[in-house]
Amino acid sequence: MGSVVEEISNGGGHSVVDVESKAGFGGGIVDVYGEDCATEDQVLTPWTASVASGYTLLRDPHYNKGLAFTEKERDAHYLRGLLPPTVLTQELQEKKLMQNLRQYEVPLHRYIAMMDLQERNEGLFYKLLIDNVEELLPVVYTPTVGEACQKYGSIFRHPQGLYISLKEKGKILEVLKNWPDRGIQVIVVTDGERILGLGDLGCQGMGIPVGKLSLYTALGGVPPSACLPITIDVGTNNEKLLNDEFYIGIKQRRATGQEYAELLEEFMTAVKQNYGEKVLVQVEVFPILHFEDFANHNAFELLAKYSKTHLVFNDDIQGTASVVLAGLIASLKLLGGTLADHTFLFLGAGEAGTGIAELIALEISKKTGAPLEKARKKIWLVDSKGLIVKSRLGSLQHFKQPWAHDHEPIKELVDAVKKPLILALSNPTSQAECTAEEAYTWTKGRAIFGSGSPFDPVKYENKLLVPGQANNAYIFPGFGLGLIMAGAIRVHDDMLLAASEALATQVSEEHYAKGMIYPPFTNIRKISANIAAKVAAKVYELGLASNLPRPKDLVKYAESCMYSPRYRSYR
Ligand SMILES: O=C([O-])CC(=O)C(=O)O
Ligand SMILES: [Mg+2]
Repeated sequence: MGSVVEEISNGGGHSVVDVESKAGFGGGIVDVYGEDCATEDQVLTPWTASVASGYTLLRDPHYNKGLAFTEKERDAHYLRGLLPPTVLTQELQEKKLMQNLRQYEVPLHRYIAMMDLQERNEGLFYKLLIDNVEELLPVVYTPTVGEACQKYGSIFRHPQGLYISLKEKGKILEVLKNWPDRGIQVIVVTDGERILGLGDLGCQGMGIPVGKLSLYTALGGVPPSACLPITIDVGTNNEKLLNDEFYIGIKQRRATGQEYAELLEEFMTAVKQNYGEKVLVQVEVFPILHFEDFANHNAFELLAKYSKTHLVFNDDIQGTASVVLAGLIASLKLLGGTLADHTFLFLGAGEAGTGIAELIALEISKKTGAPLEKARKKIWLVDSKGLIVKSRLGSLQHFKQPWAHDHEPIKELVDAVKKPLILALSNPTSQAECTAEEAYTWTKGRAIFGSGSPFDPVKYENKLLVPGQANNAYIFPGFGLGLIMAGAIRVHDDMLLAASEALATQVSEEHYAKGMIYPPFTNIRKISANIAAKVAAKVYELGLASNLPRPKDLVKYAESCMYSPRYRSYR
């Protein structure tokens, strides 16, 4: 990539992308419908665009405002009589919906109500989510989204996202062209094999890309029309689903090996063909391909393979690593010392465990100048067969091998546990390694605790201890915004380090006093703007940016790019 990168970073003079007016937001893709590049053998979808009015306007979630259409708009857009006479403000609509939501006692009912709102009135859905983020995150995201995926078939109402199954083999490019929005900036894709800590949910994993993308918009400000959720359905090995009459996916056991690899390859190629945009002779930009909840045996391989040719990001490996590293950097204020002074022990050596370990080692190596190999020695991993040590090397999967150290005295590990920073990261709440209360009780209130799904504050001996939510949601929305702002052409680990450091600096003295190592989600849009700015700065520094010239104030620029859910006036 070297020479290409050089050309972009040093070529400010002959840049073809005007960052202030375009920056990847709101257009800029010239051949919107792919007509220019369509050839005899390449099919094209005959799209038409027309002005929505009347009944159609009310049924279009992107433009619908429900009772908030003004008198003037009702006249101009043939809405008279289609709505009851009252006109409500968006604020009043929000108040009403929050009251309704709070009446549902079953979390899944809240989830369904939120999904219905998203399908009915997108602006209002995002207004609710942004203004009530702490309350609604557990509804549209972990833990409730886990249950929603388990029951996705029976609660299915409106199709969301794009389904690419083995039936579409050979036709994936055509399927991509069926999606109505053209200016896609982020694709979240899953194959449903490892949904949170719940295992193989096959095609019903769709709830995850849908949920993650709603956070890209609400937390990171990426416009909803730039987001595309995709589920790749290669079957499922979940017997319960295979025998479920309401299962929405193809009823066969998972395709593996060459059949799987070929479908993925076709998909990755089609994404480039459909969304690739040449910005310089040798440089092509395309959407972020965010991989989510693939099983270990595919996740590492896909990331390694496609990170050379696509803008790929694996949230379970890289996003988790970045959010945990941020928590560790912040916790040094409470624990003392530098990262290199500590020994780390992780229970679990899958995508999260090894991803985190690698990023910590990288940060230690950068900060101390020690070789990566040496930095890795500070980190120990435990998998289902026990501590990962040299003597097990022959039977270890390749992604665990860098962590097979000579077995050192057990005492050191115990030391590591004595200063208890406890991160119970598995999702949803039912899969957490321990609860906040257990962590505080076992350690007599000394633990600094963080978890993947949220826990309520705990009162321990008259002190209110606030558990942190060590969830990727702190990182991926801002990280994605940063990549988009800069028009990044590849993801680099240094961008993850930049995101971790940016998040850690958002923890204030007031938070530390409560034992918090993550800032509250209430300020997440400001936090995301800061993360985006630091990530974008790194993209420019590494010469991996295609949006040139670089805006001067990246935080301001990030804020100015962010989607706002307020209603627009229609003429
Ligand atoms: O979705 C979440 O809350 C975090 C995550 O990526 C996972 O647990 O797989
Ligand atoms: Mg995940």
